[in-house]
Amino acid sequence: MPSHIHDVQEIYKIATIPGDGIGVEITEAAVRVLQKLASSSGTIHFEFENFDWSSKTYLKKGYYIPPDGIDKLKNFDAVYFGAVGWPNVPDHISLWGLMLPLRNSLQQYVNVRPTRILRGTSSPLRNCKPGDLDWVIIRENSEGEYSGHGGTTHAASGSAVATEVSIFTQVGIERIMRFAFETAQKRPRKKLTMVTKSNAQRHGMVLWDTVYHEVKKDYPDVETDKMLVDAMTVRMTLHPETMDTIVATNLHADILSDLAAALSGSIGIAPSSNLDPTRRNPSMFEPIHGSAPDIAGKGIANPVGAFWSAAEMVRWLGQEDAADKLMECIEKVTESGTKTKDLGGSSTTEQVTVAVCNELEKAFRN
Ligand SMILES: NC(=O)c1ccc[n+]([C@@H]2O[C@H](COP(=O)([O-])OP(=O)(O)OC[C@H]3O[C@@H](n4cnc5c(N)ncnc54)[C@H](O)[C@@H]3O)[C@@H](O)[C@H]2O)c1
Ligand SMILES: O=C(O)[C@H](O)[C@@H](O)C(=O)O
Ligand SMILES: [K+]
Ligand SMILES: [Mn+2]
Repeated sequence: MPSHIHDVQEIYKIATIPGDGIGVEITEAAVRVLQKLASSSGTIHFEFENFDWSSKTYLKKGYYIPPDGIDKLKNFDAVYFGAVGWPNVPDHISLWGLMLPLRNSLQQYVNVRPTRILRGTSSPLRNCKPGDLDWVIIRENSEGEYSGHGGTTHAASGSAVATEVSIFTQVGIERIMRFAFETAQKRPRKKLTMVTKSNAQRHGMVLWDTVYHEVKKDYPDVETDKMLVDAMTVRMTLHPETMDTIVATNLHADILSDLAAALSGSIGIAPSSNLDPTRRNPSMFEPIHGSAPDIAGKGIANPVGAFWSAAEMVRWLGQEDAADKLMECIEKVTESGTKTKDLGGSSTTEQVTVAVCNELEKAFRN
């Protein structure tokens, strides 16, 4: 038996849902990297099962998720997701047909979105050095502006009326707040910035502020501050080094995390973890970007956000060392200049994938 094959192998069952557009390309790349991570480690084994739920299958069958789909996913240790959305299906149909039901039915009420400037890459901000931007955005992932309550009436009259009701609950706010404080506590700077819009939105956002002030008392070692979301965009751009962990509502954090990714180099690098912290349901890992119809099929999508998401999945599964090794390999590759166009390079998705696989082989040798 080769020396790197160990007796004990941890087996993880992973459901993959590539979805649409570049979601398919980066999921395929991520699976290859995870397979290489497993074979190089000798101690980890992934069993993948692919689910072809996509806009293509929706147009054929009339649904994204089959009736027994969610129950099937519950048998997996984790879900790996690509992206959903294609120009021939309205975006609210695809989002509410696939991604949001997954996050909701699997009780993934936290979305963790770290970002930083990887080695060999740079921020579009003139004065932002690597290390100046190293954030984790904690996105509330179950309620708020994504509650799905509302409706449209009077459309036929030519005076349509539509409501989109944001719902904020004390339970929902408290659990995301505690997760954010605990995240901040585990990071070296122990610093949390809480974002709302409680000047204009005087009910739900004020409840956020109230719960934050209460929960804060339990974490005296965490340094805190509080921002209105509009001013937050200014601070992120002009003073990135003053922040560490950030907590915000579903919609605010969706927007701020795209900005954060762009400020750290590209939307193509940023990962996300949709977590059920109770671990009663599998958590789901995906890059923050969408299906990018403008570049789909060209083989130029940046797979780094997908690889980083894979590393976060491996970490969530308890394989810290393997996750660290994968991150180190990703950064060795960006450092070497093997980068896609969005990061100023000229490499393809395939070239970056092969480069990370080669680094993985080296990382576990010895
Ligand atoms: N979680 C998800 O599945 C998710 C997230 C965001 C958007 N969407 C959906 O995706 C579709 C397209 O949305 P959009 O255009 O607003 O956002 P997008 O993230 O797909 O693309 C925005 C821009 O970033 C670029 N980009 C994104 N990922 C990249 C990568 N890995 N490498 C290089 N460039 C990359 C795209 O080419 C595009 O110019 C819509 O249907 C939307 O609803 C889905
Ligand atoms: O809000 C959305 O549209 C989705 O959550 C998506 O943008 C994401 O960031 O995953
Ligand atoms: K995605
Ligand atoms: Mn988004």
